Amino acid sequence: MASISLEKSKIKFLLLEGVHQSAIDTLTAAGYTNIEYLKTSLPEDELIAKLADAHFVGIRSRTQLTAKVLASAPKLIAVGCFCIGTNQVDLKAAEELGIVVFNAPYSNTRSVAELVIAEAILLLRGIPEKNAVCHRGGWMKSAADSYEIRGKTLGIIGYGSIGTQVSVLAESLGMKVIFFDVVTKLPLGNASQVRNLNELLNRSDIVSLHVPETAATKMMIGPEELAQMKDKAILLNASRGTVVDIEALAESLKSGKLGGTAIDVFPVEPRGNADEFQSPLRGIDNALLTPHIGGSTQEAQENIGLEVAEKLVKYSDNGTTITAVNFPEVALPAHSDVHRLLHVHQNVPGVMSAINSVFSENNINILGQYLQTNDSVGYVVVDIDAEYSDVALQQLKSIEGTMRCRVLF
Ligand SMILES: NC(=O)c1ccc[n+]([C@@H]2O[C@H](COP(=O)([O-])OP(=O)(O)OC[C@H]3O[C@@H](n4cnc5c(N)ncnc54)[C@H](O)[C@@H]3O)[C@@H](O)[C@H]2O)c1
Ligand SMILES: O=C(O)[C@H](O)COP(=O)(O)O
Repeated sequence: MASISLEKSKIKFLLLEGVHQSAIDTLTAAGYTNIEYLKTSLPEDELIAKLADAHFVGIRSRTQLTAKVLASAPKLIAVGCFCIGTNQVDLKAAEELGIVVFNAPYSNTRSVAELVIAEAILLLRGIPEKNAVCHRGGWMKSAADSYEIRGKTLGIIGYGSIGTQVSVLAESLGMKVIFFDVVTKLPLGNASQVRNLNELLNRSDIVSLHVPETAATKMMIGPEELAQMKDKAILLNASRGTVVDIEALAESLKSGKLGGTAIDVFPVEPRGNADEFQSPLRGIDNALLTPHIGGSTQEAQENIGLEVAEKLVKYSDNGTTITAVNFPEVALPAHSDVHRLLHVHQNVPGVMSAINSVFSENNINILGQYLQTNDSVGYVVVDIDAEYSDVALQQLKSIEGTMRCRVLF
């Protein structure tokens, strides 16, 4: 019988944006040695060239996997986002091409929460400005506009994994916490949910954004929302750069309406550390600017490397798609002594019956079958005896509606 399960050494992983060494260690420990590792993201043309023979790609928030890029990657079966956000991937296009996308939804949340709390303390004391003045040889010893964090109201927009951790840490420091979320959420501690964004903006001394990038969050904080904030309030954004109108924010700081800001994410970010960072916030002393490092701690990056690499290994080794963000989720047992066929198809009438006909017409006994679908994609996994997998694979591949089909043994 022909050998049709791809050898591990031939399965290529392209890892971009300097993902942690733990990812490489996890892949190599699982037998995957064909790894190309780059420290930066790539412009579209170079990315397309590198993806030509890649089966897996690992990225962080910078690499743009557009529909065009994904369509130019004929062998790609899965994307690992070594971060939380998946807005940099065209998830629908990936789904329609049968490409599974994974991320690390929790590993860096504590790191972001700690940074946000630190920024709130520094800004309430005017530290970024005082620090800048000292560096220029000045001396700004004064208690004017300097406050403790205790007793102040923190308004959290987006009460998810990060927002809730910020909430707990803030309360432990004596802050009052209110939050706004499109979903009704169980408040932790003494936090309370407000009915609308304006109420949160009107009542908060510090506003912190923790929403994903979506159509609804784009420019969520613009001139009108900034005007709704208390005079001298502070705005923190460690979510996505598209959420805040950065020009309007610069104006609010220059006019003295806002007391300060800490921004970690920007509408346009440099591709790598060698590129120039440009922003209307440059040169404004009470704007604490960080280069998208909310989740960039050793702890977070090591855990993310392990978590996402494990998900890619599981998908490659046995087909499991649990926690995929764009794909039907199937948890699969080990498949020793059998050949496992993985079939990704358009979820349209007739495909499943065509698949089952392959087995009945060839008199192939099904030893295990697992199926999960969503609106547009069906993912069926079939375990059979080794001797039949060659013929079954060829016939499954020719069924109309087939997107991807492979065998594991
Ligand atoms: N700066 C960094 O390095 C860094 C690190 C990690 C995550 N992030 C960003 O932070 C975001 C939040 O992360 P998370 O893990 O807390 O996500 P999450 O999905 O757990 O929480 C997001 C919350 O926002 C709410 N939400 C969605 N749309 C909303 C809207 N229009 N108005 C109000 N609330 C809305 C959701 O209901 C949810 O409760 C990520 O999507 C990512 O973009 C940035
Ligand atoms: O989505 C995330 O987890 C953060 O934005 C971190 O992205 P990064 O891995 O590019 O630092």
